[in-house]
Amino acid sequence: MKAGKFLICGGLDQTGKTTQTNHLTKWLEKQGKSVIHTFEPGGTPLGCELRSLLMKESYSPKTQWLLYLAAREEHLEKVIRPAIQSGTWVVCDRFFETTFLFQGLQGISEELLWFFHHGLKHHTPAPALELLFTGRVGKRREDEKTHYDRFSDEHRDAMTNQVKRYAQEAEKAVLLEVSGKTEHEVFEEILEYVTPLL
Ligand SMILES: Nc1ncnc2c1ncn2[C@@H]1O[C@H](COP(=O)(O)OP(=O)(O)O)[C@@H](O)[C@H]1O
Ligand SMILES: Cc1cn([C@H]2C[C@H](O)[C@@H](COP(=O)(O)OP(=O)(O)O)O2)c(=O)[nH]c1=O
Repeated sequence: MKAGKFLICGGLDQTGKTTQTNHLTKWLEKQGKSVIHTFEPGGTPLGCELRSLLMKESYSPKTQWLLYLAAREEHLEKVIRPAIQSGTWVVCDRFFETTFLFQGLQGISEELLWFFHHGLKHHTPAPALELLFTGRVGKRREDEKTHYDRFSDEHRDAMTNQVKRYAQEAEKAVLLEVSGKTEHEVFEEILEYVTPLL
């Protein structure tokens, strides 16, 4: 049986990742693919529990990192790897690039981040494509004010630099600047990368 493909959409908050992963999933289904749309942290019962803990409590950067890793391990083991092996395509909203961005900016050394990432790699299917969304779509969300300074302009600049650094290191990564583009325009751009993978 032909293996499925692993497609990741990551990058900054509020760039339309959820919107576009929904479009991409439907489009792949129309092309006759078996496909699952999943997300991190989450995608499994444990992942969802960890997500709700992480969203409501404030843990140290290292604790957060380890919880994201635990969620990922479970996700890989229970969902991603079996799906790919059985010929299903996986569209995943956020993956390791988000750890590199967020936990990297919270002071976890890149050496450590890559080391553990490679440690999980023995059962991580190689991504066929990692789309890294930069810029911003839509208006600021009401709840932005309640998140530390993750939505400040300086923070977004730091994140953008970090995404670019990641793009240089990740083999299948592509930067996708979304500012000023409609949903449709962004999706058309995504299809330019995905269509050759069919
Ligand atoms: N290209 C776009 N232009 C304007 N608004 C958009 C665009 N793409 C998505 N949106 C809207 O912006 C908001 C954030 O999109 P979302 O997909 O949730 O982003 P993310 O998952 O990256 O945080 C949503 O209200 C969505 O409808
Ligand atoms: C997967 C992952 C997520 N996160 C954070 C990034 C986001 O703030 C949060 C997920 O929130 P989510 O609601 O999925 O993102 P968005 O705001 O784009 O809709 O988890 C990490 O810090 N490290 C990780 O490894």
